[in-house]
Amino acid sequence: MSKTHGLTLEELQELSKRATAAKDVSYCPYSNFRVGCALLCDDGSWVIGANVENASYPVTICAERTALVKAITEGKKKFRAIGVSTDISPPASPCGMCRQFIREFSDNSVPIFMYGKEEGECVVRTLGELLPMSFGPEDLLPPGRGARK
Ligand SMILES: O=c1ccn([C@H]2C[C@H](O)[C@@H](CO)O2)c(=O)[nH]1
Ligand SMILES: [Zn+2]
Repeated sequence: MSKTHGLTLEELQELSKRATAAKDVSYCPYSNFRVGCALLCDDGSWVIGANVENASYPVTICAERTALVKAITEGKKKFRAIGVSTDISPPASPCGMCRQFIREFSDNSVPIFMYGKEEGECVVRTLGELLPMSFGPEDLLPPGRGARK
């Protein structure tokens, strides 16, 4: 797959714009580490999320899982691309818990675009590259069950 992973130039720009803008709705008074996430759903629609922290620190929800939970509960369970934006360079990548959470709803080929502090800075990896030899729904469920079928 080419560098664009099947996204049009317009979709690529939109992914970056939405993931970056999503940082504005981050609730992160404890870490001041803003994370924004944008999902390009397979129906062409978009869902965003941001990290939401808690005084009991481990209760915090990452941006990626916020976005995915919003999408799933809006009936969107398949994704063409995931964008994650942070204010550091090189860009941060999704934590282990988020990688596994994404795995439930994506196969290994889904591209994860990571945006950093510098203008135009972008690192892209597939989920399979970030989470090799992973355990997924098809390992437990008979065909026809689960989100991706
Ligand atoms: O994949 C990740 C990793 C961390 N964070 C958030 C959680 C916390 O609010 C802050 C610092 O870890 O970044 C995310 O949103 N996504
Ligand atoms: Zn995470």
